[in-house]
Amino acid sequence: MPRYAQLVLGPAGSGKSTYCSSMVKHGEAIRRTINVVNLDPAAEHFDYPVFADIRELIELDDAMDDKELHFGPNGGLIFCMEYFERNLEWLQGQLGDEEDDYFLFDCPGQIELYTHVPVMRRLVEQLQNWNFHICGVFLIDSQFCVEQSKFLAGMLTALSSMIQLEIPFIHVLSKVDLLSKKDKRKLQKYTDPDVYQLANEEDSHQTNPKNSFLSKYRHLNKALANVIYDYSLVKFYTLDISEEDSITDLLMQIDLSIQYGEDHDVKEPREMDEENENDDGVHDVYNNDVDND
Ligand SMILES: Nc1nc2c(ncn2[C@@H]2O[C@H](COP(=O)(O)OP(=O)(O)OP(=O)(O)O)[C@@H](O)[C@H]2O)c(=O)[nH]1
Ligand SMILES: [Mg+2]
Repeated sequence: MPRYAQLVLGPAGSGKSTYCSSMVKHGEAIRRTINVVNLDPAAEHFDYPVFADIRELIELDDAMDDKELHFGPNGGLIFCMEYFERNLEWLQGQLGDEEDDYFLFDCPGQIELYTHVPVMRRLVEQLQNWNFHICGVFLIDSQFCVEQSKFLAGMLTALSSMIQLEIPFIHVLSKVDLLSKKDKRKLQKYTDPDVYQLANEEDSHQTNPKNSFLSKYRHLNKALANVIYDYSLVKFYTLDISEEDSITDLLMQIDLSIQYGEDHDVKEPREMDEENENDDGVHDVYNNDVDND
């Protein structure tokens, strides 16, 4: 049986670590073990139990304090991740080899790690060699996406990671609990598959008629929206961590993308009844309701 992994990606502060912590808590509620691996050498605080921690291999301070290397925070991070890439057997030892295990990898936020440096791609290839089904979960802070041009810019960032990694991607607009009702309504159009409509909308901050670049930008936005629409490249899901249903729905989409649960035994109705009698009412929706049609 395979193992399963989510690479939790996204810009700095987009909510990756909070997402991991919410998924672990949700897993506890539905009696499902979800382990989190910290891959951020600069991380300092965790709200989730850390299954494995890159800082045991290398920490950002190791690179920045080195008298010969003289790295700043960004160069130091790249150095740490390249060191990690050369020592992936460390990760293999940490992950063990239990079938059916489910991991979240809480990744650093620096975008160059996904677009310029091959470390994440190498990680993906190695995880696939270790029999993992992997999906990228790309978070973007929904507060920055209420305006159309920012949403498109966020989408392009997500797209560049997707092109590099070549794995299924789920795109998530995070922190929806922080939005006003009006902004939540605005956001609905982005989760609608018809991104095309965005191309014809005016952006609220692009209203200066004297701005000679305006029409060029409009054309660019329109062209980008068309590409994304024509190739069905990106679909966004929203995440409101204060709503259990929102987490359930998102996890279900992710599980579908990595085929989690498909190899689980289909239980006979009598078996399920017996199990439910011994249980306090909470059950694993995927394990018990597997539909192998
Ligand atoms: N209200 C609310 N706050 C959130 C949510 N997600 C994250 N935050 C807050 O946003 C800030 C950044 O969240 P993190 O989870 O640390 O973000 P991150 O992407 O892991 O950040 P880096 O690891 O630094 O790239 C923290 O103050 C969180 O408490 C959310 O869904 N709702
Ligand atoms: Mg984090």
